[in-house]
Amino acid sequence: MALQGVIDTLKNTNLQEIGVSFSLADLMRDLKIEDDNVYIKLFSPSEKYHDYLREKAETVLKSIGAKNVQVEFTSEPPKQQQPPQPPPTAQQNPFESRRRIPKVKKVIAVASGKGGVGKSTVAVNLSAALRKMGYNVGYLDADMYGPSGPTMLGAKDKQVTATPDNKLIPPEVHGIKIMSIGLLLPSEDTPVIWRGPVLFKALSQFLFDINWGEELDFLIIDLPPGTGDVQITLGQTAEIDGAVIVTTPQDVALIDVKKGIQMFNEVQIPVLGIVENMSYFVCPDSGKKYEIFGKSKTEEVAKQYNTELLGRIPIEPKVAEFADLGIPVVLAKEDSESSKAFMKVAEELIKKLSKQ
Ligand SMILES: Nc1ncnc2c1ncn2[C@@H]1O[C@H](COP(=O)(O)OP(=O)(O)OP(=O)(O)O)[C@@H](O)[C@H]1O
Repeated sequence: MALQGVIDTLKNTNLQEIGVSFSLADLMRDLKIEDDNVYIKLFSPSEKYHDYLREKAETVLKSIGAKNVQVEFTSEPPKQQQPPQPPPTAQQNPFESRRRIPKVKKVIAVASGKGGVGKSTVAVNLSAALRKMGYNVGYLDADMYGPSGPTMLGAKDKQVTATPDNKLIPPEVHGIKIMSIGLLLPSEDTPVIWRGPVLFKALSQFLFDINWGEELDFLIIDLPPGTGDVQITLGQTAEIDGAVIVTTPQDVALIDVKKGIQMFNEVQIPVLGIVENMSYFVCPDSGKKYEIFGKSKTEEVAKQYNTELLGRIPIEPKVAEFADLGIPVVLAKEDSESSKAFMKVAEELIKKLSKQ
C-alpha cells in the first residue's frame, strides 16, 4: 500500500460524529505499512473514544485495500508536523507573522487572571451593549475547556453550518453572531479533552476560518481564564486590537490581574483597561451601596500598570438570572444598575479604541 494514499485517506477522514473539526491524520502519532498491513498509533487521551477511533481507522483503511489494521493509542499529543522553526534571532519578532482576522474591524479579547470572576458575563454583555449601540458584533467563545457563551446568549440549540469551502457560518442571536466550541460538541457533557497541537488547530480554525458575513465592527473574544496556551497562541497568530481584563475587587483576583497584564505585555497585545465585576451591591430597599468585598484597590493596580479602570459592575441577581435564561441583562433589563454600568464600559472602550 502506498504511504501517500494512506496519509491522504486519513487526512480526508473527519471525526465530526464526536464533535471535533479535525481528521484522523491530525491524531496520528506513528504509522507503519508492510505490504497490506497497516499499524497506526493515534493520540486519544480518553478511552471513551477508543472504540470509535479504532472502528473508523479500520473501516477507512480497509476501504483502500488494507488487510490487517492494527490500532494503538497514546495520550502523548501528536508531534508538530511542520519542520522545526529556527530559534528567533535578536532581530526577529516572534509576533511578526500575526494575521488580521478577516472581515473584522476591531478585535477585543476579554480575559481574566482567575476563573469565576464574571469574564463571560462581561464579554457577553459588552457584545450586547455594542450591538445595542448599532454596531455589527460577533462573539467568539474561545474558552475551549468551559464554554458558557452559548448558554448566556441563549444559543445552545443554534446550528453552525459551513460554506462549500469549509468556512464555519456562525448562527445569530439577539443580533449578535456567535461561535463557540460548545456549539460544535454533540452534547453539553462532551469533555473538551483535545489539547496541544489539536487545540491549536481548532483555535486557528476559530480565528481564521469563520465566515462572519457582513463585516463586523467588533469581534469580542471570550478567552479561557488564566494565562495559558490559548492566550499565547492568540497573541502569536492573530492581530488583537486590545484586551479587557475582568476582575473582582478581592486581593486574590487582583494578583492575577497583574499576571494577566504582564502576559499581554509579553505577547504585545495592548491592555485597554480593567473591568471590576461584582464591585458592590445596591440594597433594593434603601438604594444604599455596599462594597461587600471591601474597599476596591483596582484603580490603584490599574494606575500602577499604566492602564485604567473602564468601569465597575455591581452584583445583581438579575445578571445571573437572565444569563441562565440566555438573555444578557443589557438587553433584558435596560434600567438596571448593571445594565447601565455595562453600557458605560462599552462607551469607554470605544473612546479608548478611537484613540489608538
Ligand atoms: N455582576 C454580577 N452579578 C451577579 N452575578 C454575576 C455577576 N457577574 C457574574 N455573575 C454570575 O457569576 C457566575 C460566574 O460568571 P461567569 O461564568 O461569567 O464567570 P467566568 O469568569 O467567565 O468564569 P469561567 O471563565 O471560570 O467559566 C455566573 O453564574 C454569572 O451569572
